[in-house]
Amino acid sequence: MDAPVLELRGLSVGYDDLAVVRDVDLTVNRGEIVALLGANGTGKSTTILTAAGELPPVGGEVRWRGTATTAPLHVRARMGMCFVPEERSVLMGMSVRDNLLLGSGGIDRAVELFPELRPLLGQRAGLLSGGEQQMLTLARALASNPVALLLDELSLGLAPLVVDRLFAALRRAADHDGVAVLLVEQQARRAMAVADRWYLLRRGAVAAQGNAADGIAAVESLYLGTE
Ligand SMILES: Nc1ncnc2c1ncn2[C@@H]1O[C@H](COP(=O)(O)OP(=O)(O)OP(=O)(O)O)[C@@H](O)[C@H]1O
Repeated sequence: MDAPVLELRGLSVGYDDLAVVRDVDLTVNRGEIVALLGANGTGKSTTILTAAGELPPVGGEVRWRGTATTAPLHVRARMGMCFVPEERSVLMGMSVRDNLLLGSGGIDRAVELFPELRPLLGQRAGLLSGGEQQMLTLARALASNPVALLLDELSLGLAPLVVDRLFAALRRAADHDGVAVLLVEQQARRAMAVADRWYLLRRGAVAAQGNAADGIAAVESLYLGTE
């Protein structure tokens, strides 16, 4: 069997001397959507930022297609790892068209993935709704044909229908193009509806993991600490 596209092995990360992520093991395979769940402040963003090359681990390693890597974010991007951070990443002063041209995939593929963007191509990105901005972000990311897509809270503040639309595009990318997706999400129910497997972080460590068939109840009791 092929090595996982992305693997975190015994990963620990800290700010100053404080370890906030401890000994995390996680894999994402080709064509798989993996959700990283957990309440506020449990270390989800710290974990995905380290996976993306934005933060250095204090212990353990990040492995990319079978080999340990310490490459910075922009080098990982060239290797096919596409990271979408929690803060909006469209350039607000530029048109939708120019935002798409900044990606390596061009406009046609992006509009094929999200036809909703076609009438908005001339519009300034800053004038789009939050959902349209995230659509633009995801269209630009997917059009670049990533090997892996790492997404930090893509759904934050968006209406349920928009989240469904974005997640359906992720599912399609995983199923049709074999993209490996790591999805950091606070909304466990929605994330689990699209993911193949999930990990739940609590106080920086993996408290539980499972697959789509496990059902939301198991995760909810873990969130609440009633397991
Ligand atoms: N730059 C930083 N410097 C110091 N501490 C930080 C920094 N960023 C995050 N932390 C701390 O690390 C811990 C984990 O934060 P992180 O943002 O990774 O959690 P999270 O699960 O993504 O939370 P949220 O869902 O609220 O975004 C928190 O206690 C947070 O206060």
